[in-house]
Amino acid sequence: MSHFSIANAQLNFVVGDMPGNARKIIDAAAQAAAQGVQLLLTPELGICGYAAEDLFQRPSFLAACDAAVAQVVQASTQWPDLTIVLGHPQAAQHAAHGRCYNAASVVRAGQVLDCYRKQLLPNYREFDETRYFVEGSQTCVFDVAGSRIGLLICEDAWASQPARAAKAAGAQLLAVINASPFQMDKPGHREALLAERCRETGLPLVYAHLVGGQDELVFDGHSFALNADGQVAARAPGFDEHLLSVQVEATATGLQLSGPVAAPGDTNQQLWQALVVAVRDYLGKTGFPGAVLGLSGGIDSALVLAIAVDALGADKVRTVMMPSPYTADISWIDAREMAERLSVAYEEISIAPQFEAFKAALAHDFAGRAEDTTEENLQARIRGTLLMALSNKFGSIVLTTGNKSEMATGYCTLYGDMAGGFAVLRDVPKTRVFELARWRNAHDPYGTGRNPIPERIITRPPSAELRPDQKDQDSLPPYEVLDAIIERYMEQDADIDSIVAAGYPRADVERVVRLIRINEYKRRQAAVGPRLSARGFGRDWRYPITNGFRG
Ligand SMILES: Nc1ncnc2c1ncn2[C@@H]1O[C@H](COP(=O)(O)OP(=O)(O)OC[C@H]2O[C@@H]([n+]3cccc(C(=O)O)c3)[C@H](O)[C@@H]2O)[C@@H](O)[C@H]1O
Ligand SMILES: Nc1ncnc2c1ncn2[C@@H]1O[C@H](COP(=O)(O)OP(=O)(O)OP(=O)(O)O)[C@@H](O)[C@H]1O
Ligand SMILES: NC(=O)CC[C@H](N)C(=O)O
Repeated sequence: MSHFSIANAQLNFVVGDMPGNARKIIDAAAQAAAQGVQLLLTPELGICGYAAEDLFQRPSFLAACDAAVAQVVQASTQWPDLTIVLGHPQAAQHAAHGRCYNAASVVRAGQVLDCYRKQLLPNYREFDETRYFVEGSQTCVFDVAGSRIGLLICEDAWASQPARAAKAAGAQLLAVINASPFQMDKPGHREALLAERCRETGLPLVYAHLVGGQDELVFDGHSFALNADGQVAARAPGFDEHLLSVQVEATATGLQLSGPVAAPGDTNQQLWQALVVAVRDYLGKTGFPGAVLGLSGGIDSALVLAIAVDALGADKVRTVMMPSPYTADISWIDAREMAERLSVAYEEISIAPQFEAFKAALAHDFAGRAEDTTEENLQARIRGTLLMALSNKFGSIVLTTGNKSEMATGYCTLYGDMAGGFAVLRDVPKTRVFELARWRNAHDPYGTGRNPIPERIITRPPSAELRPDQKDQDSLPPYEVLDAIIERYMEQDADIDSIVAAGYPRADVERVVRLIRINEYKRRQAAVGPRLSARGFGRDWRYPITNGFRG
């Protein structure tokens, strides 16, 4: 016997667009009501979007959030049988430093029936919640169609106590609203962790999640429902808006959930989708009409181009090949071939005249000095200047192509190849760049065609082509070694001795750790880009530039 049904609204909000976000929730409510649903769950802080940062400290921002909540409460009079849970900030009178509550209101038929305040505030890694919020202390259990629903907000469900308290207060089902940023393999980890809550409490659980890109954060969706034994009862697809319908039946042993179960996709598919959503939402939400990038015939710009086309469509992406005297013929051939395969605009602008002009201007000062990285960087800066000019004239954003291995070691030129607005591969190590290129050639997740990347771009040795016969591996350890050291030092906080003990040459480890330390200043000046790993060089990496620590 079907008892009642829940709609889990996986929505993509715009931070700070309270009227638009309220409208999205109202539209989802209309759709849920039309399907005869009794309970609609929407994501954490949906009214303002997640990671509103210091906006939370502005009284006028909180007032605008209150007005948007009132908009939803008013609209709810249309569907008197539908209970809506919506997340929003709520002013906390007398709280120090302008902090507020991270709250969720339970709304039905024009009334706010209850208001829950998040009890556990994450303040690690990318989270800053104690900067903005005051902890709540009360359990919230409300009634839907005669069943008792215990409400929790995201981090609350990562520990045992709040769920246990909800059960003790009579909850028969846990409803968790969330904003849990994506990182590699997190969707599976999240389900496993929430399944523990089910087994601990003996209760089924519905997990309503956010989707979309917000600056460096990506939210993957993958909302789900679990039965009391922790088994998946329903799952939404990832990386897109979706209304997941969950049926609730009363049985002798408690409430039993069921619904459609979407496959979550493998690691590379999830990473690809996360990169695509990050690019699409950064441009879409900040209002850029398209993107421009330097196409070198190398693997990094090739991968960024394939991501950009999947995210924006070929007609929104423009490529420029800017050969110098050191550019190999195969670089031209492969760049042209790739642009043709993807049907994107492609042009060639030689940088030889500008390079000669800069060298002539500096000839007097540089007399008697050998050519070195100065001249290499000049080429990168000429390209950066040309791309930024195209951006200024046509409004497209410049996508930078540097990967995580380069961001770690400073193997990139300030105001050169670092010039641009969104650093797509900023958290993708070079070894993963190769893996994703091969994965994308074999798969076509957005219907833009298989094999976008010519094979030779993947197989030739990477080179910055800034001097004759240059290869990346002349100045860096092999990428497998480099990336493993970066991951251990940077993502896992391992020290030099333990990385050496794990089998890496001491000289390489010391060199890479030193490069990571001395290049902090470059990362502070780099464009923002999506976080995909356990730790990216962004909100979750706050190292001093002036730093005497050598450990
Ligand atoms: N602590 C600090 N705080 C603030 N600024 C600091 C600084 N230390 C140096 N600087 C400044 O930074 C300058 C050095 O930085 P920068 O001008 O970027 O140049 P730099 O790091 O010396 O050279 C760029 C390196 O990246 C390689 N590269 C470039 C382009 C593309 C690729 C690729 O394969 O993708 C590789 C290139 O081969 C070279 O090894 C110094 O001259 C100084 O002005
Ligand atoms: N000849 C070129 N024409 C257009 N853009 C270029 C050219 N050379 C370099 N760039 C731009 O500068 C970025 C850094 O290029 P570089 O060749 O120095 O190193 P890379 O990290 O190996 O990148 P890639 O694998 O894309 O070549 C490129 O990804 C590209 O956007
Ligand atoms: N918004 C939150 O409370 C998120 C914290 C949680 N641990 C997560 O990453 O899912």
